[in-house]
Amino acid sequence: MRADEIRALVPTGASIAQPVATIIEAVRAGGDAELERLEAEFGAGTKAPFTASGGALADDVRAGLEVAIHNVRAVAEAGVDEDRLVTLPQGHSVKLRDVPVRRAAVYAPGGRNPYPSTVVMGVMTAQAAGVDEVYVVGAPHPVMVAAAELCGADAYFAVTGAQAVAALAYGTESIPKVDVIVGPGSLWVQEAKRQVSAVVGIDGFAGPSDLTVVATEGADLDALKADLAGQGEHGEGSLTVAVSDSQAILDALDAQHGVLVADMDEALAFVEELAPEHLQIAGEAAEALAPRIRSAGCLFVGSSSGTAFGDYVAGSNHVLPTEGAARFASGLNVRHFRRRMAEVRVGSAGAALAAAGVPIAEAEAFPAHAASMRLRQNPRP
Ligand SMILES: N[C@H](CO)Cc1c[nH]c[nH+]1
Repeated sequence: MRADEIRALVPTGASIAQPVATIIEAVRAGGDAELERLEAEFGAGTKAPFTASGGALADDVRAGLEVAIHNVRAVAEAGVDEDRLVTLPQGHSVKLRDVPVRRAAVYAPGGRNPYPSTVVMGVMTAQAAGVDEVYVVGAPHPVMVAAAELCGADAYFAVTGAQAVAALAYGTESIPKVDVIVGPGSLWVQEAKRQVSAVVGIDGFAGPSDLTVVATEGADLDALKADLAGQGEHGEGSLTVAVSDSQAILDALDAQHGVLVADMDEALAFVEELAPEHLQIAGEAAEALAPRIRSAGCLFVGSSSGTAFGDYVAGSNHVLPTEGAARFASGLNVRHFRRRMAEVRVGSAGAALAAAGVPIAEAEAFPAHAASMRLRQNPRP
């Protein structure tokens, strides 16, 4: 099966675009009253199964989350860029400042299974980016609420679905408008994020989970089979693919799709086109292949490196580009919460810059632009 044929099997948000638009408009116009009405009608929150009580975490879960919190923060912090000062030949300077947004929200899915791990991935990355206020939204499952507290999130809003995204994008009486919304969630949540992306930053469209395993001679097939079963656990729409130059290996791995290749060049070409969310490469060819991979959400190298470690505690982020978006998009990282802003100081370089800029403005027939530059030929106080 070709990579594009495999991708065509995954559902998109197109079929629910109209009802999602209706929900967004209702919340934008009606605020909390509409949000409450929609939550009562569609909200998944109160239907979630409760496995913890009173927001308490079992000791081992808390200890695990603390490891995750530390590792996710450490990896995220490594992605923060410094300000850069560029001095230019005309004598002026442009500083490239790297600034965090003020408010961000992490959507943590909790309809089918609660995802405290997603709370960690989102909140710690936003905090590492320097965001002032970080909120979590989603079903108020005690484990997720407790995880949000452990991460030091600023608030937990128990709203769900497209209406939650609309509330965060436009603000309501009780929910502040945010600058960035990230995180996975149902198709409704993702379609809503896509529709509000003109007024708020989003991380991308998170579709069903997928894992591709490239296995060559020497790979631990039992471990890889367990990894494929793990991602298959996400249910409907999740995609598992095995790629190998050995039919015996493909048979042993038993993925949803088995792709027999002649050699590792063909394996690489297939993987680059599929651009999997998770890519595991194992066996004797793994280390040589790793530096040649570009288009994977997260790359796991060697039979020990199971995707489930990345889902929870390795420190890499588990909010990753799906549906082939790894061709152009990155996993959740501090850049989703930070922006670059140039800061310009012309000082005494006005004459030199005007000499270059005025002719361009005149060529564009913008005399007022030209005049504004000419005025600075002599430095101003
Ligand atoms: N595999 C999911 C998407 O990368 C993340 C996750 C959360 N819990 C378990 N797994």
